[in-house]
Amino acid sequence: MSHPTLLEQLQQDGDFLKLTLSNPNALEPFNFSLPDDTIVCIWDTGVICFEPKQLTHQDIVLSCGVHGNETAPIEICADIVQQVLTGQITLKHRLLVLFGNPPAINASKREIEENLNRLFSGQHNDTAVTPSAERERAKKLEGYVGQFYSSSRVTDLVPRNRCLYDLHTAIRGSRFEKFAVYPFLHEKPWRKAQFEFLQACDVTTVLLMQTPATTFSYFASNTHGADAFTIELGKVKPFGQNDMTRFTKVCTALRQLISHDTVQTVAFDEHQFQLYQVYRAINKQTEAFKLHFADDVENFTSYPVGTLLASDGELEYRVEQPGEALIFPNAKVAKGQRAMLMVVPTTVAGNVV
Ligand SMILES: O=C(O)CCC(=O)N[C@@H](CCC(=O)O)C(=O)O
Ligand SMILES: [Zn+2]
Repeated sequence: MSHPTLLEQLQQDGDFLKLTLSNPNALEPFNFSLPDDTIVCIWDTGVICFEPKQLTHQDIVLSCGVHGNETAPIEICADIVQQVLTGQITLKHRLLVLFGNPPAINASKREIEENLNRLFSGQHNDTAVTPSAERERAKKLEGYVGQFYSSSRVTDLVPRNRCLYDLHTAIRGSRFEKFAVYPFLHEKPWRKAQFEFLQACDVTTVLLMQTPATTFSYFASNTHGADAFTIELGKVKPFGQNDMTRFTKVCTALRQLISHDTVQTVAFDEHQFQLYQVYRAINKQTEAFKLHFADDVENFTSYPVGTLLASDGELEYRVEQPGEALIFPNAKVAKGQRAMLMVVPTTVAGNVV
């Protein structure tokens, strides 16, 4: 017991978020057991791993706070961790919960030095770039996910199901309040069971990516073969201002996921979903990059062909396709980074198992 007071406090109140935010830069690892013999391992600040006593076949990662001001997912994960620690939820599966960027959560900012969600799949190693707290954290988070997926007990059941749900909220409102980004699968089929789980989470709008990315969800999918998603649950709000009733379905589905053999779902029917693919990514090239629509224009808004959407010095970006819709517009990103995606409706076209 290297941290009796921290340990005692955590055992008493189950408030792992409080422990994380009062030690935002690091936390010495420590372990303890719950009354049902689940082993709880704190690996670092914002990193808590649960190993149930019984044999398991699922390795579940829930992450939040990769962007520090996206508070609803942080509250959802903090509640789940607290309920596990206080015995209100009994786990069926192995679980790793990650609070991505604690200093940014404390600062109520998306990022401190740079966007953590652009630094995965080794992007943090770029030696041409000045080191940052986010680069260090991305490297550690990659390590923790790898350690989690590779450390199931030899006696545990195989094959294992690996998943990672990286929970976010978006800067803007959205025509479809909740939506998911399904990382590029390199031509492998999409998974019906995952669409069914998303629907149980109240998420029926899915953006099917067609290229690799440096996001956390693509890293888990591509490096570890996990069913991984970025899930946008609504619009960014400060702590205390989230209408938690908007998250009832996702909270129920996540609780079922970790504590039951199966989640209550309905059979996949593509017609129940709004599926999109990327038509083009618009990257910010100069500091002159400017959006030509208002801040309250929602994600998935479409304009007539020819409408001026953005300019970047001399360059103009206009709507090229009927039905082209904008998503994640942000003029404040660093130069070279994605400032907006233009998406078009698509189908899974039978490539689903
Ligand atoms: O609302 C916005 O502009 C950004 C919301 C957000 O953080 N989205 C993620 C999506 C990640 C992905 O493409 O999988 C991000 O931009 O990192
Ligand atoms: Zn985010």
